[in-house]
Amino acid sequence: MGAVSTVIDIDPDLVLDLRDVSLRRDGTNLVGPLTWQVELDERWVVLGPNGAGKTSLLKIAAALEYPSTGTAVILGEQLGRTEVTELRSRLGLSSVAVAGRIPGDEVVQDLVVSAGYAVLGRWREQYDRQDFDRAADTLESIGAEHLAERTWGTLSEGERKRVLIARALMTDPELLLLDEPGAGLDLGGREDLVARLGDMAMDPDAPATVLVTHHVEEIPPGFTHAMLLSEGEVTAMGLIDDVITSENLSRAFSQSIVVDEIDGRYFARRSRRAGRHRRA
Ligand SMILES: Nc1ncnc2c1ncn2[C@@H]1O[C@H](COP(=O)(O)OP(=O)(O)OP(=O)(O)O)[C@@H](O)[C@H]1O
Repeated sequence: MGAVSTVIDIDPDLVLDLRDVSLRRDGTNLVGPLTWQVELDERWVVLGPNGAGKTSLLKIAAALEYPSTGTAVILGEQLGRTEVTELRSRLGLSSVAVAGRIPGDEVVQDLVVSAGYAVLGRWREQYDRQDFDRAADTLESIGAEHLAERTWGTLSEGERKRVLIARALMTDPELLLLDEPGAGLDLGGREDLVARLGDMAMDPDAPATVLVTHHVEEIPPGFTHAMLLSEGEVTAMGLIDDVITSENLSRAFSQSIVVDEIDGRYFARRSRRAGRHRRA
């Protein structure tokens, strides 16, 4: 457990308030130190190359890791000074780490309904009709209602991603954390997911959202803010149009990248003119 220290002022408008936060392992900073604040109505994308520290940052935001330095306030609760189990129940997390622990014979509707109890496997708890109705609603909201009776082991990659998002939404979270929800999807699956996440982004009742990705094409329309990470450090952060630019992406990915914006979506490619981009 990291050095969690001073009591700080809590701002009720912030779902995430990270100050000088870092995660260190074996004497190396995996991410940070960085300062990052997310407001209630914001939808953030965290983008960066492999190994940039995106998942490490998300682990702190999901209250799965304590920061090694700095202070982390999540939904008004300061890590190290709060009961994390209760805090985690207020967060919705969809990640490969969750997927890896799901047994192949788990039935989808049971997997979703059990999210309220933060367990995998319906048999451990009792649920009522309302729980299953809510599970059906969350599956429907992400276009996966037809999968309710299927077992996890029989689902395609794209179907699994949707079911995991439905599970993350089941508890009506105040903060939704999506770690690479588009990874492994084919073009149709990605476009469908992006459209559905775009609809959620536009919904004022939807929770504050942080989406981690490698690809600008996976940023849903309606996302408001972005952070670029490279080698554990923030290279750009702020309003999405100011951050997702050719210059900033070139710096973050150490290549000459050209990015276009079309109808609220971003598309990136390597510039034909230049070779490797020189970092400042
Ligand atoms: N427990 C650990 N101990 C040591 N190093 C680690 C540990 N976990 C992650 N790392 C390293 O920290 C760096 C950041 O990892 P992280 O998974 O946060 O990056 P990422 O941006 O999510 O990467 P990717 O896009 O490849 O998933 C990587 O170099 C990784 O090898």
